[in-house]
Amino acid sequence: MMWRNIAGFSKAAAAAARTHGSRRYLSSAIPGPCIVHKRGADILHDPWFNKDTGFPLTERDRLGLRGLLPPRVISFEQQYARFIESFRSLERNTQGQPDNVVSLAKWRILNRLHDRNETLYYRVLIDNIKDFAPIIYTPTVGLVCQNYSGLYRRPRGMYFSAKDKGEMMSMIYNWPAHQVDMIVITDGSRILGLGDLGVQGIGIPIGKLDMYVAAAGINPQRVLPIMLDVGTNNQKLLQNPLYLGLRQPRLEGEEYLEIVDEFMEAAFTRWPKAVVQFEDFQAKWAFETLDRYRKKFCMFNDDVQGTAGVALAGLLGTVRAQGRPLSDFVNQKIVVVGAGSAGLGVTKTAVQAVARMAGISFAEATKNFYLIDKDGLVTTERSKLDPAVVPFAKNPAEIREGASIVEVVKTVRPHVLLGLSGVGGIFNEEVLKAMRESDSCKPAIFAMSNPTLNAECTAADAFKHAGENIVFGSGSPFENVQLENGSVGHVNQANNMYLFPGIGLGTLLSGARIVTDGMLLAAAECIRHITAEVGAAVLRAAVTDDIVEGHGDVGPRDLSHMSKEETVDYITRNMWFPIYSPLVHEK
Ligand SMILES: NC(=O)c1ccc[n+]([C@@H]2O[C@H](COP(=O)([O-])OP(=O)(O)OC[C@H]3O[C@@H](n4cnc5c(N)ncnc54)[C@H](O)[C@@H]3O)[C@@H](O)[C@H]2O)c1
Ligand SMILES: O=C(O)C[C@H](O)C(=O)O
Ligand SMILES: [Mg+2]
Repeated sequence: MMWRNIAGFSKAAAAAARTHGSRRYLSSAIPGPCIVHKRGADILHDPWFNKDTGFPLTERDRLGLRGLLPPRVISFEQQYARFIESFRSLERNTQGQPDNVVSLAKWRILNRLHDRNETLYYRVLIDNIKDFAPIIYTPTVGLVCQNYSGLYRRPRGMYFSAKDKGEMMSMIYNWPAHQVDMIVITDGSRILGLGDLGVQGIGIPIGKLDMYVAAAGINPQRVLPIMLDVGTNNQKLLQNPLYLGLRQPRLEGEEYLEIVDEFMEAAFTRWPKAVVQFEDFQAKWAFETLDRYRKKFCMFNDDVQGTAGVALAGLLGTVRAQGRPLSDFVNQKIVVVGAGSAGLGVTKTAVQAVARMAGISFAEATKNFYLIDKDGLVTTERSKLDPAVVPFAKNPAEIREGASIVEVVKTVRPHVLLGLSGVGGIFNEEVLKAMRESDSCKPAIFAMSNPTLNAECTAADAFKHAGENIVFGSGSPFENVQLENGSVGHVNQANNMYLFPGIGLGTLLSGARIVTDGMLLAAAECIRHITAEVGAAVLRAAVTDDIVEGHGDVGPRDLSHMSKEETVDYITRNMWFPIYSPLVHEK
């Protein structure tokens, strides 16, 4: 099986190499010679260039490696097979141990490869993405962040702390890569549903960028995970002697914004064409920074905007699953539990879609939406209403202020119950049973909070209590459920990982100055296709919005004259693919 895979990849690589040979466009993904400015042992210690025992003898001579490695040359295929075998043997040896122990052991073995040989790492990741995504991404990445100070061995990415104020413009030049395309940044203040994890949140940008490389073919030498350490309010971390971040409370207000401003200026001064993804910022800063930077820099917030696209795609898919025309979306009653960065982003985008489809105003389109936060249903009666939720606040005459989830479900009989609350198990038996009375023939339950323990309900409970005919989606992966009627209850993964790689890729290759709503909408509308198609849709929307400046030697005119097929082709040919390139030394 694996060998078939490898053979398939070799063929794909050969085909890619042939295509790249005749390419008209960019240089970033050419699997031709790679210039390296190091020699000898320095190369072996650099995961970007290291091939371990895979260095051919001629290359060992050229790069001063002769004698630094055992004499036998091991092929890429053999290295690959050896890694997979050690992974499988780890699986066998940890059988019966607690899930957390097994997950962390799997993460460690992958992380060691990541730190040693990125080409091999990304190949095994791409080849086995279904098995490995839950380890390097959600849910295990959450566990990794919780234990990061203890797991830490080698640095990855860059750390900018409150103590670096005034230094960032020079610090950014410490990063060894001349070009950076994608940056994912967090301040660690809301890591998945796990709260404030301070500097330990760096695991999230690392995991997200792994998905960029694996799914969007971004060159791993051009990605940069960033931790903005402005302190933490997590008392347990502050008291932990091994905690690796600043031991001070989080900066607030202007002091906080000055740090983010300085980083953004520094990053875009060095890499004016980079795309910056904001990730896992607490809601107030997620919205504030999006507002502050979206017209000035090429950036987006994945939790607000990426999640909205994925959820919208899920909501539209639900209408299709009901066997109804898409236009019926405007009649769906949707209860959203969680009014934070993700819940509000989803609600706003879905309301916009209804307004567009029905040709009505935004305010009119909010009629079928019900927003619930930690204090229950949001109505106009609430004192101190957050301005961001005002448009969705219901009239208390319809349902009382602060009504519980079960009350709202029983009264509204919604078509969709969507959770982005971060509270595990909040869709309890009573709530799920109430969904049986939904007005839909196929009610949808989306438990989108991460990681697994924070999901609003499990897949098994959803099918058991809400009925076997539901549509189920979750942010973290669950196994499909064997139903009593003999069929299978399918689990759809509703996670922004299906969208952000395409948004970043299309934005990058269009050279767009900013990320527009049109580009985000285009991404949401073609989520069923592969990332290259998402990237192409985003790029074409950037052309429509007339904001492209081109990328490398492809100018804005070239981009605007490409047909849809040519755009997909252009995107595909610019996706990095992990094969060993001949290394050529240059001083
Ligand atoms: N699946 C995905 O792609 C995806 C994307 C983004 C966020 N998420 C998940 O969504 C969750 C929330 O993220 P966020 O950024 O919006 O967080 P947030 O802190 O900004 O918002 C959380 C919201 O949940 C509400 N809430 C808290 N307790 C509640 C309760 N008992 N009942 C009802 N509402 C309650 C809060 O009032 C707040 O409005 C996290 O678990 C995150 O992992 C998933
Ligand atoms: O990271 C994820 O798995 C999705 C999302 O960005 C989240 O914050 O939960
Ligand atoms: Mg996130």
